[in-house]
Amino acid sequence: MTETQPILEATGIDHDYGTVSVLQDISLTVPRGSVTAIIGPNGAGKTTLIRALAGLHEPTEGEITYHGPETARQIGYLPQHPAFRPGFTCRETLQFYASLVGDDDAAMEKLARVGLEDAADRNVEALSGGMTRLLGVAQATIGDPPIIVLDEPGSGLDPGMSMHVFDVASALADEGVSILLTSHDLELVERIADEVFVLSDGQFVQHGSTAELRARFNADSLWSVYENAIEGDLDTVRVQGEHA
Ligand SMILES: Nc1ncnc2c1ncn2[C@@H]1O[C@H](COP(=O)(O)OP(=O)(O)OP(=O)(O)O)[C@@H](O)[C@H]1O
Repeated sequence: MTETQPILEATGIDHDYGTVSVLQDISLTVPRGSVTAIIGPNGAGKTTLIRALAGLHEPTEGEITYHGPETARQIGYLPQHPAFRPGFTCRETLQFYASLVGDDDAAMEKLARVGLEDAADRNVEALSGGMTRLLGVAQATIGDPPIIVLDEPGSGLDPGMSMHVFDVASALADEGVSILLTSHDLELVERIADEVFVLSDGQFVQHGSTAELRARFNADSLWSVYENAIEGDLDTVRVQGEHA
């Protein structure tokens, strides 16, 4: 392991669901202490890809290599639809996750970081959708993993909390954590991402820093880059494989 080596490296990733190929020949590296974002239309394959990168399913082909330190928890993960076991409070839920990695005192600090300290004693089934996502973000940071993977961290959050969660991700990157996220909020991605990958129909069609991408397309925003990079109709979900 060297400091210049990326913390995570994926090479030649394919993923098939049955006979349907949804990722084709994806390669990417996740640098240390920075924010890497994957953007792309609905159904492009973002969740499939980051679940593979987070080690939650095996890709059909390709290799994923972790070059980070041997810690109790290597990768924290916020799923697209976080859900928690009913009957426990937010504090108890995080205490449970913290106990798994021997970080027993972390719960309240992690709750406070996402702005949920006032809900510490509320049962998880009594949380709003946005609060559940915030608890999911807090859960992903338990154990201080060197990589945190966030699938649509701002989805369902009000504009202020959405910006707050992105700023938390950015602050974690400043502290040396590698953040990998997907999002449809291109303004917030532009605000914090160091590297952006544009995924379309299971393939990367563009990649670079936001400044490089804007310069490449002579564009004044990431939205304008996105419009140019995604070929075809932006009003229709492109369904990979057979239409069902
Ligand atoms: N378990 C599954 N079985 C079969 N097909 C699946 C499964 N999960 C996802 N797909 C298909 O794989 C493709 C990519 O889905 P995925 O959820 O990775 O896209 P996404 O880019 O994350 O979309 P969104 O932005 O809407 O969340 C879609 O065509 C989807 O229908």
